[in-house]
Amino acid sequence: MAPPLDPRLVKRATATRGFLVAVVLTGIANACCIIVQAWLIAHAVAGVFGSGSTVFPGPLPGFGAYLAALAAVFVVRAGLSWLNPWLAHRASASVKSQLRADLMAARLTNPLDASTPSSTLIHLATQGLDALDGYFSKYLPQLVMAAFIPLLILAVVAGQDGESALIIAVTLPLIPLFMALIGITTREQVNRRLKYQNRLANHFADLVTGLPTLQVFGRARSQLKGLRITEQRSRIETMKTLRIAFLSGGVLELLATLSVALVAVTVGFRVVAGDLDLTTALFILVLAPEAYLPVRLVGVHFHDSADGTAAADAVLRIIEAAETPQAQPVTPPAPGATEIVFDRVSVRYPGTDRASLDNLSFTMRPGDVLALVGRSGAGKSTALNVLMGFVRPTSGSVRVGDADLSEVDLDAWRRQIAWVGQNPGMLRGTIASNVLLGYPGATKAQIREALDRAGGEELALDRPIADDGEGLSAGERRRVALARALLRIEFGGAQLLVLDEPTAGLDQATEAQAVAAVRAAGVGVVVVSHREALLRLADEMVSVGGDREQTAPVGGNEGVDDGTDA
Ligand SMILES: Nc1ncnc2c1ncn2[C@@H]1O[C@H](COP(=O)(O)OP(=O)(O)OP(=O)(O)O)[C@@H](O)[C@H]1O
Repeated sequence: MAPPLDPRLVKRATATRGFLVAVVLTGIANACCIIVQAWLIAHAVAGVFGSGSTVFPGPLPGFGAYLAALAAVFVVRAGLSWLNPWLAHRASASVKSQLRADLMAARLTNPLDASTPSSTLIHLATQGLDALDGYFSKYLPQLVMAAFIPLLILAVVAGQDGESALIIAVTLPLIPLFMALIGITTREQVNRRLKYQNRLANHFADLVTGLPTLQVFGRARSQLKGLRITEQRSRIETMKTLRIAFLSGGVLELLATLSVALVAVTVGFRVVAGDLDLTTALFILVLAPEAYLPVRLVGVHFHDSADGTAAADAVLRIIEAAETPQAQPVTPPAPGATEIVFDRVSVRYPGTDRASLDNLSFTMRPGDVLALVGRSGAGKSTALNVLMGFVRPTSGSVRVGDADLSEVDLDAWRRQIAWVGQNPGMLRGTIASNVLLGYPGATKAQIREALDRAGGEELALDRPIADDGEGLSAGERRRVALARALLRIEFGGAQLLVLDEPTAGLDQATEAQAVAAVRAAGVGVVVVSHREALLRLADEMVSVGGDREQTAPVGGNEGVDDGTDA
């Protein structure tokens, strides 16, 4: 079972520490208020019945004075009840934003990590972490109060009546014991529920992405059945969790009620027998339930927080997995002035039993245009991902100058690279804002010029782009991505252009423009393409997968003179 307070959360989310100190202080203040409140109630009631007091003996003030003091205690308790959630929500907001930032940073270091699907990541970063609100605003403050209030009350009761203190001391630990037993069952159930919720999110995301395909093949409606099954499974697991929550709440409530009844019955008999005065008995009777309440509420709020802690646990695992300790990252050499050597590089993706890239070796001289060719699935894109440090070779090595790529500061290495991927990523905004990603300081004129060079003269800068590039054709996306890369080379200081099928889907005239722009970029280029126009630029061709027969250009431009110098 996970500890009530995850040490990784305290270590990583600094806001947690200040919050814990504040919660401890308010917890102690609350405990003092409860004791004073019980003392005032006991004296006020006993005063009405004219009983003498052995609790804090002294002259009894009037009933009105007790009421005024009680009102003051209520005001202080109300203030504390307001302060706690206020502090909790501030801490929770800060912890969530820190975890989200760390999660994104973890994904950025390894954007191709297939172990966490993007829809799971989205669920964790949004609703998943939002569930931490319950943890911070309810569970954690209650946990701290449960640690202080019962002990303080026990000490005060022990000072008044040893017998009652003994009953409380024996019965009180039963509640955390039962809670621990319930917690073990709940933790497994909550993780199972999170798993099914993630599965539902992934299923839904897949369906939405593949909807046009499913529609064309007439399979859209039949998918509803699968979705219904996943949704039903998620609902069943949610109901199971709720059932455990209600049942465990009932068990703890019963235990606390029986314990208080035990104290009340013994105290009552002793008052009747004259062994205990009324004020002391009332004082103990008012205090006893308050000793059990905080511990019992921990059990209740545990269920409110369980979803949040399960999500935080999943997020922390992803963050920690991405933190591969790199002793002292070496400053990478400038790719424009150094050789890049692939030495028998092989890659086997986790969970697969065959190499996706097998024994690739080549040496690229600075400033060269190197083309990677080979059949589909031979591992060309994988080789580019290795070059950019997104994928680590399973065997073999990549050397950049005197350094091994695995030892260099990858952020610094990537800052020197401009990239056009096979499916270039686009963000919601405009064409201009997407080109600007290449060099955020570029002016409108510079963006326009880069787009024109990339063959996108007709693309208006202020044309809106929806989520994930919706609204742009595949060819338009590639031209926007190429313009972005050109801007990065010209103004951002990138010295290596990495291209993965940048001209696929372009007509001959537009392709010729894009090819001319690549040639004019004046930096080293590593290109994956099946298109003759681009391959003609190459100083060297490297066959990936060893299948030379398939390396001949297969695009729509075979034999076509695209107007570029070979
Ligand atoms: N994240 C991944 N996990 C598991 N296997 C993968 C992953 N990415 C790629 N592969 C597999 O690795 C092999 C090489 O893929 P890669 O994309 O590098 O090929 P490619 O030569 O670029 O193909 P294409 O010309 O069709 O784009 C393929 O069989 C692919 O299915």
